[in-house]
Parts: sequence; structure tokens; C-alpha cells
Amino acid sequence: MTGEMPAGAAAAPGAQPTVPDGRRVRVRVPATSANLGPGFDTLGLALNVHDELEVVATVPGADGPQVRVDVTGVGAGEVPTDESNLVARSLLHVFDRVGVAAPSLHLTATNRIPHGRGMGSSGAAIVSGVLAAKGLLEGVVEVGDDDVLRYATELEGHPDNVAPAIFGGLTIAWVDETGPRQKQLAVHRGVSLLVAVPEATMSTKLARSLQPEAVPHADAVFNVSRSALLVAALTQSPELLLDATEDRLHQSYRASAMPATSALIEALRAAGHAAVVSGAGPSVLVLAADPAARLDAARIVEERAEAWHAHLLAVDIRGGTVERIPASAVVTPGMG
Ligand SMILES: Nc1ncnc2c1ncn2[C@@H]1O[C@H](COP(=O)(O)OP(=O)(O)O)[C@@H](O)[C@H]1O
Ligand SMILES: N[C@@H](CCOP(=O)(O)O)C(=O)O
Repeated sequence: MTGEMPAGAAAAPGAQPTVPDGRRVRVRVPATSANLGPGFDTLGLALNVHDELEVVATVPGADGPQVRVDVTGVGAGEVPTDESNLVARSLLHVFDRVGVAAPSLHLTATNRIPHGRGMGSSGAAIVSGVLAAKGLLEGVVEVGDDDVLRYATELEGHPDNVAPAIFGGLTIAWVDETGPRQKQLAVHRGVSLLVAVPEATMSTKLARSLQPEAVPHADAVFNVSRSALLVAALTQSPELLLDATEDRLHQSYRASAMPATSALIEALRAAGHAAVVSGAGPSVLVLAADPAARLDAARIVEERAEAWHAHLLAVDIRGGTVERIPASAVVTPGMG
């Protein structure tokens, strides 16, 4: 016995729609690497490192809705544990957008995606919150995939991380007059991934402030050619990855803020590896055309004087997931 309204049950006539008391959801969202060299704010890949989240919603008491966030793993003791937490804010954003009163929320986050390293932690946190809201609102208000992309992009400001975090695989994301859109593609099975993560962090906001307002036309043409080629290289012709990952739109403008990243990319590319800044940095992504090339790239990373952690990763093809948890299946402490 869950005490919940069945999914799809309508609120009594005239009553405000609400989330059934005690409803629980579980969410899993992948890390991402955005840009992939030339595809600034457009291309992204989902990676097999995941944040997990459980949320229980309860009817607010006399003091109104309360939010509590318990965090283990990355960010524990650092990120806020109240409604200002990015996951909680994202969840509440959806309730606000669909016009449903927010319940009290208890979030339990298990984080594995490093923060401020260019592996899409903020995008994953936002997608986690939006997917949790979608699950909590099931049968109350329909939140479709397009809505998830829209709400997540509203919060992140650009769609290239949130699209692969939601849909998995390789995504091309763009924005038109209807809002953000995406096309998901399968990566060629020969492509293998290496992400080199340094100790240093870089705020995406700071990296974006280093971008110029305008770029030379020739550089725009350069990036159009390389990003078109990159889609072919990633899906059909991995042997073209080195040429296809050249960029003139963002990496050079940000290089002075992450010199160790630039130096590592230069060394890897000189050895023939398709190395790029992962997201806004400072991590480095290598798109290797075969497993032997990836091991050679890992050796170059490990020989650097600075401390880099080389992770051999795979493409996550599933994207973010949300499932309802029957109340009887979990023991979660109450709001206290
Ligand atoms: N799981 C999370 N829970 C709460 N806040 C998060 C989470 N993940 C990321 N953040 C917030 O986002 C910041 C990192 O965002 P950002 O600068 O965009 O870097 P990244 O490249 O990791 O996305 C963190 O310092 C933290 O404030
Ligand atoms: N296109 C964005 C991507 C930011 O990715 P993140 O993983 O660093 O959040 C940018 O380059 O600013």
C-alpha cells in the first residue's frame, strides 16, 4: 500500500494539482564532454560516469515546502544542502514552469562526476533535477523529452552538455525559434575515449567570459568545415579525427587560463592524437581511432610532470533515466 494516487489520476474539480504524498523517484545521469574541438556549444558526448539521485516528495507542513539535500561523493560538504542546491533549483524550476505547487523534497545525491573539470557536472546536476521533477509529476502533468531539453537548457544557458546527458550518445544540439533541439547519433564502434583530468578546476562561467564577441570570418569557415567533418569522423571515418578536431573558435581564447591543458593537448596532437579541451576545461578529451592509440595517449598523459588522472571511458548510449520507486522498496529517512 503506497497511499499514492494512481498515475494519471485527476485532481478533484477546482483543486490545484499536486504530487502524491510520499512519491519517490530514482535518477541516473551521465557525465558529458562538450564541444569536441570545433563544435562549440553544439556537439557533445555522453560518458559512462554517472551521478545518481533519489528524491522523495511529501506534502508541505504549515511552514511551506522544505528542501533537504544529502550529498555523498563529489561535492559533499561543498555544495549547498538546501533549495539553493543546483539539483534542487532545477527540480523546483520545473514545478514553477508547469504551475504545480512544489512539495517538500528530500534529495539523496551520490555524485561521481568531478566538478569544474569540463565533464558536464553542472549540466548533469540540472538534468538530474529536471528528470526528477518529470518523474514526480508523472500522471499530474506530462513533461516530455522536448520539455526536459527546454527546461535544462534554460538553466544551463547552452544545450551542448544537457542534450547528451538526457539522450545519450553523440548529440548535435542547436537552438531555433521554438527553443533547443537535438539530433542523437551513434558513435563508430572503433572510437575509444580517454579523459585526462587535472587537480585544477575551471569555472565554465569564467571560461565563457574569455570568449570574444566576434571572430574572423575565416575562422568561422574553418570551424564549419571541421565540425561537419567531425560528425563524419565520429560516426563513419575515425581515421579523420585528428583533422576533424581542429578548432579556432574557443580553445585559443581560453588557453592562457589553463596552460597545462594547452601544453598537454599540444603534446598529444604532435603525437597524432585527436586531443581537445573537454567542455570548458581544464580536462582533456582524446578521441582515439583504436584502443592501441588510446593506450599510447594514456602513456603520454602519465609521463607529464603535472598530475593528471587518465580515465579510459566509453560512450554512454542510454542517457539520463528516471524511474518511480514503490514506497515499500526504499527506507529513506524522513524530513526530520
Ligand atoms: N551534483 C551537483 N550538485 C550540486 N551542484 C553541482 C553539482 N554538480 C555541479 N554543481 C555546481 O556546478 C559547479 C560546476 O559547474 P561548471 O563550472 O559548469 O563546471 P563543469 O564543467 O563541471 O560543469 C560546481 O562548482 C557546483 O557549484
Ligand atoms: N560549450 C560550453 C561547454 C561547457 O562544458 P562544461 O562541461 O565545462 O560545463 C563551453 O565551452 O562553455
